[in-house]
Amino acid sequence: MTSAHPVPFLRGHGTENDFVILPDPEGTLRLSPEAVARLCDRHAGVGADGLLRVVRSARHPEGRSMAAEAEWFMDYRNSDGSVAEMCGNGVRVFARYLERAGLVKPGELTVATRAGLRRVRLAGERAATGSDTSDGPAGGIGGEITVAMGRADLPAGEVTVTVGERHWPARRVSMGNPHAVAFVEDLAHAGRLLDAPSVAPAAAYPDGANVEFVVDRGPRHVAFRVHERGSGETRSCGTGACAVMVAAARRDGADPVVDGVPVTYTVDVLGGRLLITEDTDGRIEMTGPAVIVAEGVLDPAALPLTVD
Ligand SMILES: N[C@@H](CCC[C@H](N)C(=O)O)C(=O)O
Repeated sequence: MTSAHPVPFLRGHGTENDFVILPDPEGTLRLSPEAVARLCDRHAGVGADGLLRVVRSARHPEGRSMAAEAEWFMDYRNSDGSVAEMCGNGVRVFARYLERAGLVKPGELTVATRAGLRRVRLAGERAATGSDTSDGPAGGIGGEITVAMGRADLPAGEVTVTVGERHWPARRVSMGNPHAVAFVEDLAHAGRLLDAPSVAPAAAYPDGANVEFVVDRGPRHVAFRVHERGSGETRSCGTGACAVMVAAARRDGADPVVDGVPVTYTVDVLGGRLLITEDTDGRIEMTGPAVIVAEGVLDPAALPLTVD
């Protein structure tokens, strides 16, 4: 049945990777790909790179098995309505929403995602942390959030990324979702990225790929642009930043597991800055901002949603 009542929503972003947030604690909303695409439409909907449905793990078929460890499941969707395993910027914004709504206390929490459990640390105010990892004016509202992103998987073998007439070798990296990381000489070389870059062999990415174009900015400091599977070019990608960091570290001859020394990279995106650290167990942490910018209600006449 279509909801007769206005459905509450919020909007937020992490380094300008923006999201519609739909609180749905009991999991009563039925979100078709078409409904998600409409909500994320920047002309006819609310507009965002993706959608974060906030649902109790116990009330979601993919979250149920994690309910004992994590009360909340992040049901992430890309702006075309497709489902993705993980969203790094999204999980920070998701945690910020939970804190703001009083659903968790500031401090530490665990979020269930399709890629598994992710431990999140909500730091105090930016002034208290003394760190400044954002370039944006509103980037630090509420302080930085650190997420334990798990380990990267780097399958052997190079792939080739193509945009128009240009080709680059790229590194395959999985952060729970698939990435192809290409080092380029100039970020402008990737062009406008209106269409998805092609990646060959296609068999390396049976479910599609997020493609990152990376340049060096200085020692352990890189910048990248990204074309996201299911969302197009975005201003940031958290899982992409982790994939880029690991690919850059290996290229630079650093492997914390082998060397016994953790490594941190500063990773710039169009929408700000993320700090990514790999520890001596190969575990990756991402630190960056997350901001809620607005809240309101969906008009059921314009944006109808199906509810149970
Ligand atoms: N922007 C996200 C990644 C979102 C999912 C991605 N488009 C995919 O399909 O894998 C991030 O911050 O990680």
